[in-house]
Amino acid sequence: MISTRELTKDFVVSRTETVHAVRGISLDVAPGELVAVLGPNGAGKTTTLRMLTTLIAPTSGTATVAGYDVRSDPARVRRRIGYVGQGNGAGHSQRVGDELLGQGAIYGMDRRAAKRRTAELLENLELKELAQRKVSELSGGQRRRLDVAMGLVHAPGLLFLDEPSTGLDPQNRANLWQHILRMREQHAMTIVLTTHYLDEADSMAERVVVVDHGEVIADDTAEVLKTRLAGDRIVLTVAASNHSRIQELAERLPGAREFTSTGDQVSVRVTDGPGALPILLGAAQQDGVPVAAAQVHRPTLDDVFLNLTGRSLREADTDGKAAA
Ligand SMILES: Nc1ncnc2c1ncn2[C@@H]1O[C@H](COP(=O)(O)OP(=O)(O)OP(=O)(O)O)[C@@H](O)[C@H]1O
Repeated sequence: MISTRELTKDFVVSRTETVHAVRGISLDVAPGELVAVLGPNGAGKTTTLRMLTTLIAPTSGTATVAGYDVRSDPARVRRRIGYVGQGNGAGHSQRVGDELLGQGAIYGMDRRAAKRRTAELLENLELKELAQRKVSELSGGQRRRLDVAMGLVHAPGLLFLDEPSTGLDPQNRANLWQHILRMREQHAMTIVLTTHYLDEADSMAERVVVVDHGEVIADDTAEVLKTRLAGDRIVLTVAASNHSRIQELAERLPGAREFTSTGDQVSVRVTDGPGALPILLGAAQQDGVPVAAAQVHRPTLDDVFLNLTGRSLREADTDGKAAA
């Protein structure tokens, strides 16, 4: 569905400054996949999406989207994709239903087909009751659902969503996701989205592409990324006087690293937490070291990013700037 090779985008800001926003992204997305592109502010996610949706031209490299080259066949690409950007696409004074019909007309749909599709989207995205409302009167969550509906009017096989749930409260986020996933099931859509929400990428996407400084630094399922690049954390509650002994025992575990000790807790990261815990507890018992409590924590995608870059995704903020 998508195939890019060494895609780059430079923004020439001034005579002395060029922003290397995307630095050679090669990516393949198969039909039906749901891929989340994750990365800190300024990593190049939006720029990549804007190239794939033909809104801006790549500086170099190639990209085929829905069967057509973004550079030589942008109109054909656009007809086959839906794009929901970060800003609101809908006009403020228009009514919700009219806005969707108008969008259908833009895509060259005849009035009957546009009406049918509008009715279906209003129903599916829980906008039916709001069809006569002005766009400016909608709440944030309703507005975002309208944005998604706008991207789906022409029934694209491939949908790009740029931070679909940013700014929504947890309930509206969950609600929007429910709608997106249902639409995807009904229409066998391929979805590529960018998000800041690690939990969202973790639970919704079948594949996570981590981007940093304009490059792909990891690409796999969330589970594989977490197991391969982060590992589990074992936390034991042990008297402070025994921390160094526990550390010695923990260091023998496969993949043991990142030993920390605070208060009455010691923690160590290992490759396989559930497998390593009984070994560690057995060793502690043999040494006569009492353990009051034990936990195994699965890693998060933030742990994956931290392991790859040494920075936390929550704090990382890059700007990709470099001298021309
Ligand atoms: N039109 C532009 N002119 C100059 N620089 C730009 C332009 N658009 C983006 N950039 C820069 O390119 C880099 C990548 O930006 P981009 O918006 O793609 O990042 P992002 O990963 O989507 O970030 P965010 O998560 O904040 O949306 C940033 O340094 C940004 O400032």
